[in-house]
Amino acid sequence: MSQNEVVEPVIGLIGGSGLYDIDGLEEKEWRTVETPWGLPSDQLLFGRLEGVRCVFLPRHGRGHPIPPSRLNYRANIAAMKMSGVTDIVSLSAVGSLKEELPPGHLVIVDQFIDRTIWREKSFFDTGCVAHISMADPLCARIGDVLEAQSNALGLDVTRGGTYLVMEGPQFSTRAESNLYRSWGCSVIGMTNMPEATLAREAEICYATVAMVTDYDCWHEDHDNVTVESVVKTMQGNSAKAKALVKAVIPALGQPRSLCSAGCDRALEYALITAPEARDPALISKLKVIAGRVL
Ligand SMILES: CSC[C@H]1O[C@H](OP(=O)(O)O)[C@H](O)[C@@H]1O
Ligand SMILES: Nc1ncnc2[nH]cnc12
Repeated sequence: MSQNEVVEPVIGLIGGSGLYDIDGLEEKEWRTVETPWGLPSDQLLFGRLEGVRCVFLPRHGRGHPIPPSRLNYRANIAAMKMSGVTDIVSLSAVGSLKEELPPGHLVIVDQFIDRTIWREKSFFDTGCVAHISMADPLCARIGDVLEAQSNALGLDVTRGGTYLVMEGPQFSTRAESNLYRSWGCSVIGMTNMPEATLAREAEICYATVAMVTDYDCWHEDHDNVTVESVVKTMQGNSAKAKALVKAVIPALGQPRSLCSAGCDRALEYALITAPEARDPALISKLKVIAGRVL
């Protein structure tokens, strides 16, 4: 990879609860992509928006059959990588943990606290060990574009905030919700980890637009979160999310140099297993996501 390299971005969109399709794509085609880690949540929707190549994946599958703990996060990210995706925008429904982030508000997340316990969190394993940096887990370059486009559209948006990732599928107890508030978290959801970690391992830039749908269960003046309230708020907000996607894709899709945040070089110094100690079967799987450094 040279500093003068020109990247022709391919934009990946991962749609969460309430976002199972993307409007306005041209040359649309749903295609099955099989990965060394199995099948992703659904077929991927390939298309172009203002000439920019995009790939959309409904995170839970069309019709929402897959719960957060059963998502094949590795297959979802590997399918994006195998489709040439360079930049992912994750669109996620979240609960608010702060008074000043009401339903309808957008948060461009910049940190995670990962409380998930049941998920496969790495492409790497015995036979090829890698330790990437997650100090800044989201791509600030994409964050800048999301912030600028949200402001241009007049959306209520906050730049920065910590997303607490819980295992689910049950919503939090009130004690948990208050604990996460005391930690200073901004929003709560169930899906963005290990999605973000795996994108970083695959050297794909990744950023999240968290769409606030409820006040979880801590707010005395608001009802406790239910699926009904999440879906209702998302229906009211899907036009905003779609307008943002339409603005962000052409802005992100222009030819550019390497990522200024360095996400596309995340594996540069991450591998520790000596070549002679590597497992050939694992290496052959890893080629699709880490071929650049293997
Ligand atoms: C339907 S409410 C809970 C559900 O919504 C969020 O999903 P996503 O991040 O895919 O929008 C949350 O994380 C839960 O999976
Ligand atoms: N309150 C909440 N907790 C977890 N995930 C959510 N997704 C939307 N609202 C949520």
